[in-house]
Amino acid sequence: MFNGGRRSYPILGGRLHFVKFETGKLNECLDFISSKQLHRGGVDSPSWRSGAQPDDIVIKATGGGAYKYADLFKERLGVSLEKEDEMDCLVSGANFLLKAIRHEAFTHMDGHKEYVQIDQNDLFPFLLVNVGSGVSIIKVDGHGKFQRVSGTNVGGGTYWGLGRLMTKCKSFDELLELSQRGDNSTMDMLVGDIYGGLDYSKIGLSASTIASSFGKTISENKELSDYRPEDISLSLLRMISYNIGQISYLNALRYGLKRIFFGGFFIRGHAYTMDTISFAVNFWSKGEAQAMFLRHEGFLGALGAFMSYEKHGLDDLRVHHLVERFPMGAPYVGGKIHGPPLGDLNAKISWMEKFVQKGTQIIAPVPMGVPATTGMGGFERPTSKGDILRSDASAALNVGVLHLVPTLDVFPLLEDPKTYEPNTIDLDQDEFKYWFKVLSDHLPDLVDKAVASEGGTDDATRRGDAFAHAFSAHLARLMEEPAAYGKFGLANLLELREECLREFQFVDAYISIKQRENEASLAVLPDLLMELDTMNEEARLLALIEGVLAANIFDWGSRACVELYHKGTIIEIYRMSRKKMQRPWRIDDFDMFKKRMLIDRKDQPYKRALLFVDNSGADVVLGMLPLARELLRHGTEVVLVANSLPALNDVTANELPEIIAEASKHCGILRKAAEAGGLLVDAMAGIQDDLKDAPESAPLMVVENGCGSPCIDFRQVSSELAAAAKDADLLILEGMGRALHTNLNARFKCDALKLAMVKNQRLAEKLFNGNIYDCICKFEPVS
Ligand SMILES: Nc1ncnc2c1ncn2[C@@H]1O[C@H](COP(=O)(O)OP(=O)(O)O)[C@@H](O)[C@H]1O
Ligand SMILES: CC(C)(COP(=O)(O)O)[C@@H](O)C(=O)NCCC(=O)O
Ligand SMILES: [Mn+2]
Repeated sequence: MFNGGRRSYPILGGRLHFVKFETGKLNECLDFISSKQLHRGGVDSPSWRSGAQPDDIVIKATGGGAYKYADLFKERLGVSLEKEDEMDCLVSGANFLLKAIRHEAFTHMDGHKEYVQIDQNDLFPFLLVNVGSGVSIIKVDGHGKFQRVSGTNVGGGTYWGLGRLMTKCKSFDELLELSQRGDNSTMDMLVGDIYGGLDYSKIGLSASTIASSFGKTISENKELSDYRPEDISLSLLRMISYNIGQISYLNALRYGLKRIFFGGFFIRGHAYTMDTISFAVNFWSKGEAQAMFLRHEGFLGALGAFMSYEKHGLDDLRVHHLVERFPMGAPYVGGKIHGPPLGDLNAKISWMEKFVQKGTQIIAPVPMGVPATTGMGGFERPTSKGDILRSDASAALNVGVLHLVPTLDVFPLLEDPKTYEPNTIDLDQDEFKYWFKVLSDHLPDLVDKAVASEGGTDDATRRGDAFAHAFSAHLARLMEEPAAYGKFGLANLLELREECLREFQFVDAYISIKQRENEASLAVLPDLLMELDTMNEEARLLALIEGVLAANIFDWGSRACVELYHKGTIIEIYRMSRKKMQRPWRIDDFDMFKKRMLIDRKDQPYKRALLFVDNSGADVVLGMLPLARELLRHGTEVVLVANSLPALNDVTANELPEIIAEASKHCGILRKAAEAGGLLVDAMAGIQDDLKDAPESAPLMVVENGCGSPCIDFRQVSSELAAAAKDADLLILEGMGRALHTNLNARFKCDALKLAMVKNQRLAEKLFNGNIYDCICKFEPVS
């Protein structure tokens, strides 16, 4: 996946797609598998192309269907189903999810979803409650260690069965939807009904507590048809959910367990169902136990069956190896096709066009859930309810495609990876609204650039429009439910935009802008270096830091900055930006940094510095390269860390060697260092070496970071970067994305310098009580 960098890794990972079909639509499922040749590794696999397919395809499966439909699979696809024990699969699927996915588990109370960070070392034991037709209650003690401790025959089947008989509903969703408009006090006997409207406070029961489900119907001389189906459905739902909640809690109590995870098709991501179960667990445990739900809850068994293959080594998979993406289209949910087949770009674009023509809003790639809340403060009637419960086919399937990337690692210099949170600001509803507008406003310009970068052809225009609709659909989806894709910060949002561009095959939207700015900056670099060399060490260090901050103004992601670019040439803007530099900066730790560099470490310079570079052009050429040169002068090894994949106008790791080679033509220090770092092998061939007798230089190296985003999440970086970090004792993070939006509060095991110009008024106010174009020079030495 990250082979856009200088070096390419053998890609041993893969992707997990999550697709769901109802049993009743099994034929569609078989068609789907067959059309994509999924049982043979997909239509793109070498064996399919060469026609050399094995006869005996074996696929792991679990559940009753693995027995019931084995013959059908053999007949239709030539596939033998290898049956795995259902309970084993359920547990190993849950263990895998809880171990390997960061934002898998969440609580759901009063319509509010909150992701729970699970400590890997403190996962077991827990209670797993699978609510299907009936209910299984399993105590899980470890991998492969579990026991079915209890269960109840009053489960999802009971709700659906009784509900169908009593309300004449034709579908489960209809029944559930009815419950949201119901009032259970017309059916249920409440404590208040018994005590003349009063609480039974002595034993802690409020007047609205259900004393007896359906109990009120005894004393009234009414027929079933006299009751509203809405009320019947709600009373039933509560009766069954509370019962499940209570039995689960009692079992948790029995084994001293605090965490209860609920799964099974009864829940299916419905907000209302989750609220009801959570309320019950909370009520019966008096807040001691917590009901939790899993984002991939419908796939526990399938994942468990997949895990039972021995050859893939998935046991060693960790959170940092998995990246979740939300591509447009793809989902075949509930037997209905929601979007084009996986990975088929043309079908995807046509699908988008169809929606645009119809004037219909595209349903975001991930079908929507219900933003409803029950508002349950007691066993009262819900106060706030979602007015729509989407059809079965678009039930909340809040999952994307899981990319398994074994080459990713946790950045070893993070002070505490467990408490590290990359995003500086929380994207709450208000904040999201702001960024929604910023990103929406920026979209037309981005599409223009993207289309132009692909030659402005009709095909590119078509892809550009599809990209715009896809990204808008994502934004709309997140606006409706900010937690839809897991815990989502600004960094994720900015990365989603880049991913979306890649999905529509825009390789590098800013390519020509980057090239133009690189050339213009390289042309003035010799003069800048000469000017710097006339200064004393102290003045030079200040000029270098000023230079980095000033050049960070070249940011094509900032609306304010882009407007500036119409007002002058690159060099004019750079000069203007430098001239405006006025200390003290909004955060100004320069003196501390200077002391560390020139006094404390005079005789013992930093051994290795990692410079996380940001934008192309002046930013890297006139800002970061001269700073790197200064460190090299002090004898420090310098590693320039750049993106693996393009994002806005950020420089990428595979663009850097050429830029360095060009800069080296005018600078002996850079040239020697780049040679020592193995960067100039090809680029400098044929150039006469006038530096043969110069002393050995510390090396200048380039490393890709494993990302394709304007921000960086240090929990998932390339293993190459993780290896380079082992000997580093100085980190320099540059730019708004890497040093402000993310990592402003990150703590590292070595000295860290964070440099950025704040190019957004709201962010300046929010973070620093400051103004747009303020500069940040934050130095955090380790003592
Ligand atoms: N669209 C649906 N149609 C039928 N039942 C549904 C639907 N959505 C959710 N359910 C609930 O899911 C239950 C079945 O869950 P499932 O996990 O498939 O159980 P099992 O494998 O034990 O039959 C049903 O009894 C019902 O409560
Ligand atoms: C995407 C960015 C973080 C890139 O900034 P950089 O890291 O290059 O300094 C930044 O351009 C940004 O936050 N832009 C959106 C805000 C705006 O238009 O004001
Ligand atoms: Mn940038």
